Amino acid sequence: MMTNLNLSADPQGSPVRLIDPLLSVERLNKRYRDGDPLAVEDVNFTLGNGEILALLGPSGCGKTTTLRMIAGFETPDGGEILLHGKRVTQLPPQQRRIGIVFQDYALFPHMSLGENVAFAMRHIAKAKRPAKAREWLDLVGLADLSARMPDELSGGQQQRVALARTLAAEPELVLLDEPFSNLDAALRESTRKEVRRLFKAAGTSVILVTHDQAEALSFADQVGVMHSGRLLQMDRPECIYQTPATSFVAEFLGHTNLLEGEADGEIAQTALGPVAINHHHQGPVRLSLRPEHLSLSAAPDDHGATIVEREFRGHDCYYLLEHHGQRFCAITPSHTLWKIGEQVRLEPQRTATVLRD
Ligand SMILES: Nc1ncnc2c1ncn2[C@@H]1O[C@H](COP(=O)(O)OP(=O)(O)OP(=O)(O)O)[C@@H](O)[C@H]1O
Repeated sequence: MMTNLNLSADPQGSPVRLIDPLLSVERLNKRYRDGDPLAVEDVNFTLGNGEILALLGPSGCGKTTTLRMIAGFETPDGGEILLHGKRVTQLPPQQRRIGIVFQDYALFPHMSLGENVAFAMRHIAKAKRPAKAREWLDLVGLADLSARMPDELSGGQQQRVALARTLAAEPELVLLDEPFSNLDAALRESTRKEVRRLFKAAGTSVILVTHDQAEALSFADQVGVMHSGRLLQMDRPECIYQTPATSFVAEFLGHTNLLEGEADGEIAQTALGPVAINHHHQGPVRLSLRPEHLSLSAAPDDHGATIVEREFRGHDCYYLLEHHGQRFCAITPSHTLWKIGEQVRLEPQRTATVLRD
């Protein structure tokens, strides 16, 4: 079989990906009402078999609308959705073989866990469903509770049943809309790990919608950052974090220093002195430099940066510094600690990323 060459969605032009896409989203547009701004504008991306994508962005940026169009609950005003290269844009949800897990789990309250899961298995003979349901519940570690009712479970357990029910339908693609947000912090992390393991074991493709950057970076193979209806950048977690395309992406993914500079080739002059940059460039540039890429050392004289705030965080320490009237943040290992008011030398240890805007 021939493998298609698919360009990823990164408008910056990220590398060519050799993946036969399960899902292609092409120039998707949605406006809910005349006069409203576009809720989703010109969104393009592809998703490979078994790949996990996180759509990340602030409230109202169009994540859920994108997901609902892929599921078939909303009709796009423009663009196409393709599954295995076949257009499904106008197909009703039940004809798309897509599973969906919402924030509120939506288990049937009058059915036991086993019945909830068996309900999803319309593709299997009725007599075989209870045993198969037990297998799916076993996979999420809840087979022993198969006879229980949903209201006899914790939030995390209900979430796992909802996932077992979704997996039981054997969808090719699962859409998760903030599925962990009702769980407390500790349970959220463990459930997330477990769920990722389950999807990877089943080879299921997944799109997760979240506004939590740590969740997106740890759960997904690809992260797409959305803002005002547009997909600004999509790339592997480590790439999107290390080389954000815009200042919005840089700031949404964590603390960063935005620096103005004057580039001459691979070096830019900035308020921190000369800084190596990741693109050959001439003229004015805006740069992103992560706080963990700055080092602090003893200043030989009084010309260093001044520490104005310090937040001890156990394994590391977050500092806010002032240098020539500008503020910078730095995160350094906590084996060496600096005091508020101390003068230090502030030096970039890694190349800064040139931003598009
Ligand atoms: N049914 C609707 N009718 C009218 N406008 C809507 C509707 N649903 C969403 N919108 C608008 O579309 C835009 C995108 O909303 P959407 O729910 O997709 O964002 P989101 O990124 O998922 O936000 P959140 O994280 O808060 O769920 C918002 O401006 C929202 O107000």
